[in-house]
Amino acid sequence: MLAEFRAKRETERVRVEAKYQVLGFISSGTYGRVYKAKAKKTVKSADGEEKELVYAIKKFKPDKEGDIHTYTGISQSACREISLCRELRHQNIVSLQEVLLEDNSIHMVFEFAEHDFLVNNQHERKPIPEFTIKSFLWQLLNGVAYLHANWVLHRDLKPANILVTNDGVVKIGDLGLARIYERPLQPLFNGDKVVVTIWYRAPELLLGSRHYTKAIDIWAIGCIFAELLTLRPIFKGEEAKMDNKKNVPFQKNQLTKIFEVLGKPTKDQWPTIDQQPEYHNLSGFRSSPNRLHEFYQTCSSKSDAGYELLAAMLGYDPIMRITAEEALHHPYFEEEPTPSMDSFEGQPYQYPSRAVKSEDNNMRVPPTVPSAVQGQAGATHGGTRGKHGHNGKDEGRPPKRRG
Ligand SMILES: Nc1ncnc2c1ncn2[C@@H]1O[C@H](COP(=O)(O)OP(=O)(O)OP(=O)(O)O)[C@@H](O)[C@H]1O
Repeated sequence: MLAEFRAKRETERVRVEAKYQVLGFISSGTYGRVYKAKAKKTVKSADGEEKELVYAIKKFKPDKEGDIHTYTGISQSACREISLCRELRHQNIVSLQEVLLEDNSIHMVFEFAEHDFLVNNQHERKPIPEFTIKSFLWQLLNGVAYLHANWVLHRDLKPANILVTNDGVVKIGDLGLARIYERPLQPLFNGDKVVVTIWYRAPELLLGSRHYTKAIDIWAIGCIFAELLTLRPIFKGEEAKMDNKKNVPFQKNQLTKIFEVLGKPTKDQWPTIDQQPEYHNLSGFRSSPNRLHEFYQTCSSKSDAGYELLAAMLGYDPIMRITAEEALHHPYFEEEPTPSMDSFEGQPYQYPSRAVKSEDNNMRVPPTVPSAVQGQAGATHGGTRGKHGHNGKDEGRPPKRRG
């Protein structure tokens, strides 16, 4: 009886490939693989033309036991991402079209975004126009202000997770680590070792803070802003790995990279620094001056207001760090060129498009090229804005966060 019922449900269920034609493979992430696909049904645009709708389908990995795939439920990350994506609606948050279950795998169907902020691995490090950077930053802050107003922390903001559509609209993606928090602040550390890719990790987390706040997302945005201005990660440290006893290591190298630019933090800058669990480890560092201004001279922007905003986002004390809402009203955004919802508007600059491996268009078969080099091979479905895909060099991507 149950078998019959199951078989009936199986035939009633919409098959992914009945609705979507996979155009190619985009990327493997921690939780699964992402494909570019188009809906088999076209829609009519206002002027009566047939329009194709393009999507990104994220196929979550099924749980694995040895070589046998077993279905033991939906992973916590998939659950979080689905529930948050369904409730959050904002122009700067990637929108979820639908969720399909097939072959014991969740398939999340998102609107497709042709670009992302991952620009540090471009061949030609051609500066991005200030108008585009400012529009990117404003829209990113706009999306994060919405998340924060709804008591959601993103917790994994990094260039690869910030998507941009062909129309220059920023879409914050990968809400798999996002988490709703409440007042009073809950410790978000226990059982949740995974917290923000190291290059974008805030100093309070590096110093062992267990309570974390919206300020962590703002630090990451500061790092991303600096990266857009120089096309290089500002604090490119190496993550110390956990030992066999699962002791959380002190992230000395990452803090060294931060102190080289911002100087060793003082009690004046961060009055409660001595309450950080790893504070004692700071005695091993010599005091050093703040060189952010010198760093800013090497950036593509010459705006003083831009420097002030960057400094406010990279403030050591999380309590004093600027909020997303305050940052949106910063004088930098009132100065010419003012930001727009189309970050590419009137720009001759060809922003790089993401690479899509069109020969890997079977979602049931893993792609042929390891994920580290995936961007180098295959045809690119370039948009009208960009002709070249990311070169996919591993150097531009930070080490993967721990799952
Ligand atoms: N809507 C989209 N449109 C186009 N590409 C997308 C979209 N969503 C995700 N991607 C691409 O797929 C990659 C992986 O997606 P995502 O970050 O959601 O997965 P993940 O498993 O959490 O990956 P990671 O471990 O790298 O964070 C992204 O970095 C991006 O390049």
